Amino acid sequence: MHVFGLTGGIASGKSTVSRMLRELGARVLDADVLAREVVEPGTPGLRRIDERFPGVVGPDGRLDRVKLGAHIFANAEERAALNAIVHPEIRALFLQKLQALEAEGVTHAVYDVPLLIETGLHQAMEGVAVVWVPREVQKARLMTRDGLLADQAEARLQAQMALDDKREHATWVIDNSGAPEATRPQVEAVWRAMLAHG
Ligand SMILES: CC(C)(COP(=O)(O)OP(=O)(O)OC[C@H]1O[C@@H](n2cnc3c(N)ncnc32)[C@H](O)[C@@H]1O)[C@@H](O)C(=O)NCCC(=O)NCCS
Ligand SMILES: Nc1ncnc2c1ncn2[C@@H]1O[C@H](COP(=O)(O)OP(=O)(O)OP(=O)(O)O)[C@@H](O)[C@H]1O
Repeated sequence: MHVFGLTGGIASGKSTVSRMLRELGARVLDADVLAREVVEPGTPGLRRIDERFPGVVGPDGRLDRVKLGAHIFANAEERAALNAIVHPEIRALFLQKLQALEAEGVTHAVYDVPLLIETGLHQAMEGVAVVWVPREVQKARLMTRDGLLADQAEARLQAQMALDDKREHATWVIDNSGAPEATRPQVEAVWRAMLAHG
């Protein structure tokens, strides 16, 4: 199995690029989706979060994502504590999903992970595509998409490695600062390059 990383920053356009890759026939695993699965009601992940962050599990037994987000994006130590709980669970689920793809006969897969480089996981990938936009564009798209104030958007940006630094680790840089029509041919070229492996 050839596994490639797809990363970027918050609101840089990973989901947009991942949709384009899927349209081209790529099988894409999404770490944000896995991150939700490992904190479903009744999971060990949610139980440990409940113990470490009292008050973030609502009366319905579900994680209050807004509350936990407000807490951890504002505090690096608390964020590290959450990461220590959920990241190993996400990693295990990823390997499980990868095995399932392999059993289906899939030969090339893409793993979409916002924190691919921060966690060092990029080193395990055969190649890494970084979805890049200038910081001002990233912040503006984040504020618009999530209805955030400038300060809130800034806190989220500060919680991640800058895209200008991430691109240093890229095998392929996808510049998503223009219109989606300008991004699509870049995505096609990257998928072709991925398929050329093996
Ligand atoms: C804190 C939580 C509950 C907030 O949930 P919310 O629905 O508001 O955001 P969502 O999960 O959709 O994430 C949005 C974006 O925030 C960024 N982000 C999420 N978690 C983190 C983190 N621990 N550190 C830095 N950035 C993060 C990513 O760019 C992500 O794409 C949630 O993000 C979470 O459980 N985070 C820990 C898991 C994690 O590290 N996920 C990142 C992918 S591995
Ligand atoms: N080329 C583009 N031109 C204009 N707007 C775009 C473009 N690409 C993405 N957007 C918009 O920017 C926002 C962020 O894009 P997207 O959700 O794909 O980012 P993301 O990197 O997946 O974000 P996150 O990691 O936070 O989920 C969305 O509102 C999307 O519609």
